[in-house]
Amino acid sequence: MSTPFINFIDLTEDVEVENETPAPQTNGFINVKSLTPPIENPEKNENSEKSENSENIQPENGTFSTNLVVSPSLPIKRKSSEYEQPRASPVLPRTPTPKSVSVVVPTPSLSLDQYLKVEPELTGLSETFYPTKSVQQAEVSMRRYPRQRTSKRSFVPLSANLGDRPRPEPSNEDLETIQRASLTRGLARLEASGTDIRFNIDKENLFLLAASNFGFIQDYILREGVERVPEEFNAGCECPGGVCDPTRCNCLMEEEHTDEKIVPYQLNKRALQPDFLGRTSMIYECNHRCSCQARCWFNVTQRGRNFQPEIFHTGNRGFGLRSFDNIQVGEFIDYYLGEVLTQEEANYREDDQQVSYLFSLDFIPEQDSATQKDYYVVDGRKFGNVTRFMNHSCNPNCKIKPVSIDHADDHIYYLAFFALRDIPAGEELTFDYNPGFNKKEKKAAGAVKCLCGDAKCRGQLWPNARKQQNRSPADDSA
Ligand SMILES: C[S@@+](CC[C@H](N)C(=O)[O-])C[C@H]1O[C@@H](n2cnc3c(N)ncnc32)[C@H](O)[C@@H]1O
Repeated sequence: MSTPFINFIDLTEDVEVENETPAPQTNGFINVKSLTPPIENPEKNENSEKSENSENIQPENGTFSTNLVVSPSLPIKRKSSEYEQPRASPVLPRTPTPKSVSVVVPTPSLSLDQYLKVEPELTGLSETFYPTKSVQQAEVSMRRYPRQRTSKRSFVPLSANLGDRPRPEPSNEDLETIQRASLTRGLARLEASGTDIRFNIDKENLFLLAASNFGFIQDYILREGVERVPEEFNAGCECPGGVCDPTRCNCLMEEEHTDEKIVPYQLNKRALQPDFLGRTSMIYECNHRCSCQARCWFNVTQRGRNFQPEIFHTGNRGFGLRSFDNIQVGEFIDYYLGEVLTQEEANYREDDQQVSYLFSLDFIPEQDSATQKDYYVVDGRKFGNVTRFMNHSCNPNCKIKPVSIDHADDHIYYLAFFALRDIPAGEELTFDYNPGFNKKEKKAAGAVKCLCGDAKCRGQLWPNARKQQNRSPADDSA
């Protein structure tokens, strides 16, 4: 409902109005007029005040000059003389008809009065009865939202009364048709995006199962609670001439005890330095804020992979990844992509996953234990790229390395795979899921059995999933 406007007209100018009792208007504008004659001389005017409320007052020529316009709901603006006590008036000649008039302030009608006293309307969305914001904020702070959203629909009872009618179960043929349609759509999207990925689908039904619930992505998907460092905190180098100088580029880290720059890549080879493969350091690449931009030879992973990948079925370890081309030692394979989650959400998802696709982003350069606990996790189960199909081997041919592009962001960086040795076309690409494995460790109860088949196989993939590694002694004694 709109608030009625109240016009307060300026009183300094005389305005001619019709000779009729001013009435409140009902179109939302309320003009209530107090009429006094034009002041010809002070005496005359005084006379007019004395005749206030006189019923005999008639306009002479049908027009009055308005000196005052007031609102019924606002304090009436009167001349100070109007508040004076009536004085004993001398007898005045009645001709000509005096031009004085009384102040006419019409009382608003009952209906208008109600209209003016409008209470704020209460609706079903009123914060008084449904405090949405506070409830939602509380739920988010209690981390309830993600759980509720991911609840299994099939476990939620139907509220509709279906009577005794049995719910039709989809047949295997129906499911296969749905999966096939989904896979066909997914592959068509991939093809349209110009991908070079090949699928060796000899176990078509299994592949349908895996691929129908998976989407290929080009970059991380950040989920609730995950934030990048704001753009303004990131910086680039200012190497002159468009190509970085490895002795001076600001993007490169320095060795701990010397001023020497750590150069991760071989010049013009798009491959890691052989000695860098054995290091645990983060790789810092140039980025779009650097003066060198795309031509820089430090931008290796950002230019993408250099071979044609194939997803195939391994037989005993689900799907795996291999290459149609030979790969050289140090060559970039691809990033491990997926949804980036908070640890809490990752723990929750891990309970739900039999096969793990979770990867912690816990390579924090500064060894501050407080910061180390505060890391994100990448989940490649539903969204990812070809590396999501890479299996574990106790004698792997690839290695994962952290790559930083936004240097100010210690928490969101890329996990990049590089070839540990020359890999001939067709050989499965693998990496060690648990590189920190201590050979003296006993096989953990519940550990996933390793089927890599290597002569030096350790017998297990990882102790028992990612969460186990984060357990405190207190958890174990509980
Ligand atoms: C990141 S996925 C790899 C792709 C997976 N094979 C698929 O079909 O989607 C990791 C899972 O693959 C299986 N896996 C990988 N390497 C394995 C190995 N050496 N032995 C047994 N299972 C393995 C495990 O089930 C593990 O949880």
